[in-house]
Amino acid sequence: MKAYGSQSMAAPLRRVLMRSAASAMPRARASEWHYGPGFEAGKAALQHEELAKLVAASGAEIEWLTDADDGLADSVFTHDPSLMTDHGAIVLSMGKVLREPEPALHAAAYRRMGIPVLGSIEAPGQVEGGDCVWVDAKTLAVGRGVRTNEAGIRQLAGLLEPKGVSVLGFDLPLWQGEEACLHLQSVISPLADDLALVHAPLLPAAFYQLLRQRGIALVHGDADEFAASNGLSLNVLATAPRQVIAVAGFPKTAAAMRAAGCAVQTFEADALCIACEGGPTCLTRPILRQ
Ligand SMILES: NC(=O)NCCC[C@H](N)C(=O)O
Repeated sequence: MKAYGSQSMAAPLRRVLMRSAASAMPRARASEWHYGPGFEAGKAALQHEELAKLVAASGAEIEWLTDADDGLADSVFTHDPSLMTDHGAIVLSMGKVLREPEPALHAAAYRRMGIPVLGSIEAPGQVEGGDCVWVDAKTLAVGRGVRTNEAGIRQLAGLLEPKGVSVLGFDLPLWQGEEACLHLQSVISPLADDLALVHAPLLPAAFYQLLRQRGIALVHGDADEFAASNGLSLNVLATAPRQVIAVAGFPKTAAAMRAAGCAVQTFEADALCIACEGGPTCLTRPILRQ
C-alpha cells in the first residue's frame, strides 16, 4: 500500500498525524492561547483520547507527532502546520505567532516516516492548513485571512501548479477579530466529493459560486448551533465519504448531515474543541487518503 498522499478531503482516511492533548496542553494558560473559559487541560486530554479511539475505529492508522514536553498547546491541531499532497508534504508557515515552532515538528515527523517534502512556505509567506480545502484533486481553494496571506498563497501555487493543481485564493471575513481563529475550514467541511457542510453566511461569495458550479451539494449547518459552538458545530471530519466524526451537542446540524445520507458519530469536546477553537478536522493531519 502507498504510505502517503491525499488530494481529497473525504476519500477513506488510511493514515493520519495526531498529537495528544495530554502531551501538548497540560500547562497551557487559556489567556495566553486565546482559549475560552471552558478550557481544562485534564478534560481536554480525555476528550482527545475519545477522538483518537473513533479515528482508529474508522480504520485509520494514527502516527503520533511527538510526546515531548514542549508546551506547544496548539500543536494538537495537526491539520495546520503542513499539507499533504500526492507528491509529498508541504511544510507550512503559521500566521499565529505562538504556533511558529510547529512546522519544524511536522518536517521532523515526515523525515522519520520517510515521507518526501515537496516544499516549504517561507516568511513572509504564511499558510495554515485549516485555510486549504481540496475541492477536487486538481483544485485547492485557499482562504486569505488573518492566518494565510497572499505571499503564502503564491508560494503554494508555485509548488502545486507544476503538479497540475490550480490554487485559488478567496478572501475571508474578519468575523471575531485578528486574535480569533477563522479558517476557510471554519465555514466548510467536505463530507464527500460531491457534498459539503457549510455555514453559507461566512463563505466567500466566489467560493460559494465555485462549489455550485462544480455540482457540490451543500448541507447547511444550523445557524444557532454555529453561533453557540463558536463555529465548531461545522468542523466535522470525514473518515470516508459520508462517514463523519463531529463534536457532540449539535443535533440540528447532525440531523441535516444524516438527512443527506451521512453516518455521524460524535464525541464530547467542550474543553478541547469549543474552548480551543478547533474541531476534529483540525485535530487530524491526513497523511494518506485513498
Ligand atoms: N484548522 C483549524 O481550524 N485549526 C484550529 C486551530 C485552533 C488553534 N487554537 C489556533 O488558534 O490556531
